[in-house]
Amino acid sequence: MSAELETVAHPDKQSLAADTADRVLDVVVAAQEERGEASLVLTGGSMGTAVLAALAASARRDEVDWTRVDVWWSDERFVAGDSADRNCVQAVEAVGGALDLNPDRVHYMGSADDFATAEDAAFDYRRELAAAADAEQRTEAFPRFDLSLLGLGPDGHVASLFPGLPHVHEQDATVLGVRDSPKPPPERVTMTLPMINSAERVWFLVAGADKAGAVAAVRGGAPIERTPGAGVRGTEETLLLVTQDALDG
Ligand SMILES: O=C(O)[C@H](O)[C@@H](O)[C@H](O)[C@H](O)COP(=O)(O)O
Repeated sequence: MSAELETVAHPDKQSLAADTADRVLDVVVAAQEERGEASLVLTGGSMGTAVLAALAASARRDEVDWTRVDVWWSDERFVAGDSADRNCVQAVEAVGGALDLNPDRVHYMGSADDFATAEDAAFDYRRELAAAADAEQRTEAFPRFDLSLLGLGPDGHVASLFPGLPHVHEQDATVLGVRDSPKPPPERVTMTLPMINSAERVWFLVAGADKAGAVAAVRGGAPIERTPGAGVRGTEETLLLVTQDALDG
């Protein structure tokens, strides 16, 4: 099952971040009402971070039992664990301790402190995802994800799946190491499209006129080797949450 792409435009970054934070809260509250748990996949980038900051500042944040939320990442830069380049370090800073997350349920991708190569860190995350899927008695190596937030690069990259690199075609492994990212740092760890697309909802967060080409390519269904973001679909919902200038150019 895969959901058609729907576009929602906002006048500016602030309203995009605030509206997305509200939507995230709606999803998490509904998931917890249904089964007591929720699971989010986070992304890096300025919009992903802005949404986390808006969540942390939201007057509604206590509607959620954050101790019962699993947090994963769709990609990570393979650098030192405390590097400000890490998506998770930026996320922790944006949240600033405002959400009472259970450390056992925050699933960081491995860093260069823990693993010799990005491939080793990818292998470890694959194992962690598979163990979570197993514990949930899922039939595949995909745990349940209520929502995955994703950025979109001006080149059409999504997570660390870059145009012209082979990772976008991976069908078997859920997570891969990347050694030659065109955007620094070169070494990264990334979920693959089958893993990303197993989420019930996938929301792109895209702001700025420099993203208009990538947004048009995603909306127009460009080939994934040129625009990896065009291969992304949630099973129930795929939203392109954008600023108006990212639509207009
Ligand atoms: O790992 C990275 O290099 C970034 O995290 C990158 O993938 C980012 O998510 C997108 O480029 C969107 O970024 P913005 O939201 O800042 O435009």
